[in-house]
Amino acid sequence: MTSSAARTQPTGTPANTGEWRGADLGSRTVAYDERDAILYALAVGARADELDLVFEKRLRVLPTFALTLAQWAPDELGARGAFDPTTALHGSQQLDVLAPLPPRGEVTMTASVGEVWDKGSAAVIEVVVRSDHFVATWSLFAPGAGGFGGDRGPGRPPASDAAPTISGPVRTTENQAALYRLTGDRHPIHIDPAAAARIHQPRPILHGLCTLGVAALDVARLIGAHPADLRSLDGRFATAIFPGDDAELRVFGDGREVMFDMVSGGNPVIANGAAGFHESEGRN
Ligand SMILES: C/C=C/C(=O)SCCNC(=O)CCNC(=O)[C@H](O)C(C)(C)COP(=O)(O)OP(=O)(O)OC[C@H]1O[C@@H](n2cnc3c(N)ncnc32)[C@H](O)[C@@H]1OP(=O)(O)O
Repeated sequence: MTSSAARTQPTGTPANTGEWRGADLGSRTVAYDERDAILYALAVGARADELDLVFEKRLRVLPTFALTLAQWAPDELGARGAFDPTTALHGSQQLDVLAPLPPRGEVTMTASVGEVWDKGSAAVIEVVVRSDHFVATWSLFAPGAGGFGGDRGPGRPPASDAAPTISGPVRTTENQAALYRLTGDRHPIHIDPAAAARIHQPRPILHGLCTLGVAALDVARLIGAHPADLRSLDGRFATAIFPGDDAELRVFGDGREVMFDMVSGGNPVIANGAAGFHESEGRN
């Protein structure tokens, strides 16, 4: 994967986190090929027998791969000093798919800061990335960056107490974060025990986007949709999960628009999940 930037230089460092609202993060063109898309699919749990996810001659690119192409945007905001990248956590993620990603190509994206919510002891900062293929919104939870007198924003939506329509086990692997980081997110909390300790975790944690990618793939498997037919995805990272942990994925609803959550060791890992799929174009 290669990228070229057309950066917008910041016009000065905002005095508080709230003043980052609406900031332009510039644009970037990222080129990728089949190898990048296959590595991503393997890193979120695609099997060797799912040929249209892992074999270049039949490849359909997982739509969540877009999130690796757009990772530069939250990284850029951290590099500009809006939050402390050593303590911030990925709070939630949305993805709206506008067009399928080809097996290889270039995607040009623009990014900006969306809402910035003041949670008192923390700030929640949105980063919105737009392209012809997708719109992706990061929600970053930044401890210590709140208290600037801003709006608190929406509260946490209630968890459903309904019984799932269908559920199934999720098996992460010990090597999953080590593999996933090769798709582009090299944040040390996912590999370095010392960096994990700085965010009060006993060992490196799985990337939120890896967990969400695993969930999207497994929701598709559970409801019989093709994972490459994903058209919308949303989820809140409620508790960290460690590589190798097992979890349960619970799906609520019928058809191609469902709600879901993921639970591990009695803790919510992904809460308030939602996924929508197109009617399947079928396997290649
Ligand atoms: C660079 C890192 C990349 C990664 O991939 S990190 C790995 C993936 N992410 C995680 O593992 C994070 C897991 N989640 C957590 O650890 C916790 O969960 C949080 C630290 C994010 C928050 O927990 P707590 O500090 O106990 O805060 P609270 O009391 O739950 O919430 C305080 C306010 O913040 C809002 N909030 C909490 N989580 C989120 C979120 N995920 N997205 C948006 N807002 C959030 C709530 O609603 C509430 O606000 P209201 O009082 O107004 O209701």
